Amino acid sequence: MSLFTNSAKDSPPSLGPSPAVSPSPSPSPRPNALLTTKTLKNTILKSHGRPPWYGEDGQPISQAFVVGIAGGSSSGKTHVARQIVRSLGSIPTVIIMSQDSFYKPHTPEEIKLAFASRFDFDHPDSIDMDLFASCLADLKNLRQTNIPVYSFESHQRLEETKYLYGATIIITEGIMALHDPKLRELYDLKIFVQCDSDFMLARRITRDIKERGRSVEGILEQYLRYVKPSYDNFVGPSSRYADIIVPGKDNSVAIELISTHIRRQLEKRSRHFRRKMTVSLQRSLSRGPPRPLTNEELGLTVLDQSPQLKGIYTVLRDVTTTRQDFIFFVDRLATVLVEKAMEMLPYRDKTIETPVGVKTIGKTIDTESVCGVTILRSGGPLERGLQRVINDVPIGSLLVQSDSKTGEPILLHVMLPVCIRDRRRAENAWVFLLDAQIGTGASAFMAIRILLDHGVPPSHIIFITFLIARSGGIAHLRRTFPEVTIVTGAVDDGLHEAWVEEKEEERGPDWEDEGGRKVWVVEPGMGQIDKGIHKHLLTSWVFWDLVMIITSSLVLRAHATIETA
Ligand SMILES: Nc1ncnc2c1ncn2[C@@H]1O[C@H](COP(=O)(O)OP(=O)(O)O)[C@@H](O)[C@H]1O
Ligand SMILES: O=c1ccn([C@@H]2O[C@H](COP(=O)(O)O)[C@@H](O)[C@H]2O)c(=O)[nH]1
Repeated sequence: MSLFTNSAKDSPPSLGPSPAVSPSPSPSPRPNALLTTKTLKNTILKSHGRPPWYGEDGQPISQAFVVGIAGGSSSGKTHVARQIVRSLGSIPTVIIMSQDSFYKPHTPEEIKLAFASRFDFDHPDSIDMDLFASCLADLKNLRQTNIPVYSFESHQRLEETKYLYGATIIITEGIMALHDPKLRELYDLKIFVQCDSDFMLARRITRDIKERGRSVEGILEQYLRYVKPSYDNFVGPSSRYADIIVPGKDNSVAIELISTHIRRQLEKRSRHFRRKMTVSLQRSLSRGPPRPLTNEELGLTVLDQSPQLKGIYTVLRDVTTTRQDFIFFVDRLATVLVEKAMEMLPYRDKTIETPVGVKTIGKTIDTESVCGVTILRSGGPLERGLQRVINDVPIGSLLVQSDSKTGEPILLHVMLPVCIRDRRRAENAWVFLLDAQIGTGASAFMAIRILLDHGVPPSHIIFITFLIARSGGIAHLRRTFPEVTIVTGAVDDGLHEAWVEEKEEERGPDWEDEGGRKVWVVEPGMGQIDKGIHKHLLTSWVFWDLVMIITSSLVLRAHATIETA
């Protein structure tokens, strides 16, 4: 449904042969129109890209910031959550998660009682607190999670789940959000929305008639029998755990204070990251290693340097190569690299019978699932190579871009194949991670970390790339993730920072007035370089990546606008 959320029932990303049909970040179709209102309420996501939340050792340096909002039914919890997001302005990704999603599954008898307003949804036992706490703990600890989807119209938990990943801030709201100690332990900030009971009842009547298909009689019966007693016994008393009490109306001052507090906390964390990682990476790159490390020392799997392979690279490095030849040879090389990477998969014996009736023992891939993840913008040709070698392979994508001011890699888009969106499946999957080259290693670092967050074992990650800069971030990458296999066709010695001179009409959004755009250039490098721009890359597969970026930024912009449910 958004950059970082998807129903686990989504169809796998498109497997078509051309990048024109690459996995799209567009919203997945909603399986049930009745869900729309609640889905929008439960999970609102706002994103301006996510900075890394791990240090140079590859380990997380901070957790997501978690806010818990409790209060009576219709006190304005959701409203407060949304206003906080609005007031935060330009901040990294936020997930709003509603406790409503965690109502326990109901038996047919319980559903009958619910339709007769005779079921107690307001007792703490009606909510699956353990599941709620474990999903919240996953998100807080920067792992993905799959939350249940609940339908108020049918009073039932649905079969599907919603995939969530990547939030820097999680705001969770619900009548019992402060009741359970397991939940309270996870919050960095606890809020209680205090509202006059007449207001709450009036709002509830309006909402339940409009959005939940109820009658006034039913609403009042449920209110007097369950909602009011529960407020008096459980919800109201939980206000003593709150750090801040927010009024249920005219609360803009309180919301401004809360968002200022959250912004300060986030600033502290981001300074922490810059000090720990970006600076040291840049410093070590500018100094370079004491002596160039060999391919063996770097633990790389490099294609056999046959005259044929060298011939392919010669064409790709030659400034006079035509666009058509470049695309042809890059496609050819992608296939060779993927074939090499296929040797890293586990295989087991398989007995078959030949057409002449003879039994023989062969080999077959021995794993539950294999998929690819392309690092946009330039993993495209490798994606085609993978599709040529494994029929129907699911392929996802990540968009990582360097922040032009801080140098930090920023995660802008995540669309992972279904087989790694669920932790249990991810633990048994093998993933081909695809990117054209490893220079500073910042994108590779972030992409590997994302796969680890999802539970993919490092030994099941096979990074495939055309080119590696020996003096770049590769040594650091290998030290940090020694179990990840890296397959390449060439290792070049040079890596330096350069300014790209662009014509006025070519200037992108990250253009800096004082002197252009900074890029890292591998030398001798691959692809024709025309005034600092990889001409072929820009004119061939990157076209499709640009389509992805534009689509992603549209989705980003859509999420910068708070959805109204
Ligand atoms: N501060 C507020 N000012 C105006 N309307 C509000 C305010 N807070 C809530 N509402 C309205 O009250 C209704 C219930 O609010 P909601 O946030 O959905 O309650 P809850 O999540 O606590 O059940 C909604 O229609 C919402 O627009
Ligand atoms: O199937 C259900 C589940 C819950 N309820 C009522 O919902 C409110 C909690 O939701 P808010 O958005 O916080 O108001 C709770 O008071 C339950 O009574 C329901 O009616 N049917």
